[in-house]
Amino acid sequence: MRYVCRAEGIGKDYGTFQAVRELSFGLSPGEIFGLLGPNGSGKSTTLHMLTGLLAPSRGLVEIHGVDIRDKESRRWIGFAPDDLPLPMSLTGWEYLQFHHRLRRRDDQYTAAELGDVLGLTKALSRSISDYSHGMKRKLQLIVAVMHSPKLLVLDEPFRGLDPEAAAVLRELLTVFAAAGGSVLIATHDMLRAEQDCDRVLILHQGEQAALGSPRSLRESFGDLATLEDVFLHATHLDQLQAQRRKQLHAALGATNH
Ligand SMILES: Nc1ncnc2c1ncn2[C@@H]1O[C@H](COP(=O)(O)OP(=O)(O)OP(=O)(O)O)[C@@H](O)[C@H]1O
Repeated sequence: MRYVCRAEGIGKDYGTFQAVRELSFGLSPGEIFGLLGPNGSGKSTTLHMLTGLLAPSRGLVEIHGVDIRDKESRRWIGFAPDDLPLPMSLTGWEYLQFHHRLRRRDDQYTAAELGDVLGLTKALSRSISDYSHGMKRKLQLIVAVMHSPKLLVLDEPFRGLDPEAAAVLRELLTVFAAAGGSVLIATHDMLRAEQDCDRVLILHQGEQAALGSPRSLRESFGDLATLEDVFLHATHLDQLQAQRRKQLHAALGATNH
């Protein structure tokens, strides 16, 4: 089967530090895939390798069968990063126009439809400098999806969205995947990952700590109740939590008496 996105033994070194060691996985058409991990575990580094923004130190990435080093692969990718600075002097529409020109495509119709669905239509004619955090996220989402990519890569997509916008985003992801696209989401939101993702990869210090469907992982880690429990166990944070709880009891208990 042809994967929409395939990573084979990818890793990244920053100097002598191995930020990501050796990851191999593939995203099937229609799959929503979560990339989870504590702060500094290598999620952003992995996303940047998969989207061609960062060259891996080793291994291979293919998008829709095309090597990521071939710029042709980029047209299959839509990426909404967590922290991309937006040009504050442009209106939303001007920013979208900029991307139409960059891609040599005219996706105005899709952009307008998405703007409508996300409740951003009025704001698109206003300067981005007036946008709230959530409005900026919505604009980034339109840019990521309007050219009909095969792979949608989203870094913390639900952060800063109100409940209505979050529900629209979930619907968008479902429709995108049902049409045969693959979605890769990096997130700290365990509940969303458990509910929305077909499979998740949990990173710990740049290595794969677990890979599978939330349900299969709960079972394989000893019938744990939630994906968050699996996450804490796979990344050894449960031991740390127990130790911290003891320290807090010792510290606060001692001052309270
Ligand atoms: N440009 C860089 N130079 C050196 N080290 C880096 C660089 N970028 C990231 N790192 C290190 O690589 C490791 C992985 O970082 P990365 O940003 O990929 O983690 P993350 O899982 O996305 O973290 P977070 O959840 O905090 O966003 C960290 O130890 C980080 O300090």
